[in-house]
Amino acid sequence: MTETPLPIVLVVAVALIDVDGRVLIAKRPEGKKLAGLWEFPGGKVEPGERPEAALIRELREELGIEVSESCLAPFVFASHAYDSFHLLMPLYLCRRWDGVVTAREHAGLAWVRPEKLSDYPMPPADEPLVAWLRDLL
Ligand SMILES: Nc1nc2c([nH]c(=O)n2[C@H]2C[C@H](O)[C@@H](COP(=O)(O)OP(=O)(O)OP(=O)(O)O)O2)c(=O)[nH]1
Ligand SMILES: [Mg+2]
Repeated sequence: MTETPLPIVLVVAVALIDVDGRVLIAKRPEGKKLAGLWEFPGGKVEPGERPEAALIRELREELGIEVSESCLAPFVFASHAYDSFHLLMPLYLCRRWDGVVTAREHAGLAWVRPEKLSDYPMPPADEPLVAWLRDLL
C-alpha cells in the first residue's frame, strides 16, 4: 500500500532562555490551529526565505524583539505527521536579544523552568523537544 504523501511544512521555532535558565513558551490564540496550546515562538518559512531570517522576522512580529543571527544556535528538530501536513521544525536556542518580550500575536507568555514544561499542554510535535531541553538545561 502506498501512503498519500503529505506536504512538508518548514516551521522555525526558538527556545529563548533567560539568565535563570527559564524557557519562553507562548499560548496559541483562539481561531488558529492548535489554539490554546503552548508553543515555542516562531512560524512558517516563506518561499525563498532563509530559515534564520524567517525566525528573526517571526520574533520581531510575534514578540517585538530583535535577535541577531549569530545568537541563534541550532539545537534539535521535530519531524511530525499531522493529518494534513508533515511538520519539519528546527528548534534554535537563543540567550540574547534586544527589547522586551511582548505577546503581540499570542494569548499569553510564560517563562518556565524546563522541568515544569510538562505542566503546559503543547502540540504533539513538541514533546520530544521538551525532553531534549530538560536534558540540556
Ligand atoms: N511556532 C510553532 N509552531 C508549532 C509548534 N509546534 C507545532 O506543532 N507547530 C505547528 C503549528 C502550526 O501548524 C505551525 C506553525 O504555524 P504558525 O501558526 O506559528 O505559523 P505563523 O507564525 O507563520 O502564522 P501564520 O501567519 O501562518 O498564521 O507549526 C511550536 O512549538 N511552535
Ligand atoms: Mg507563529
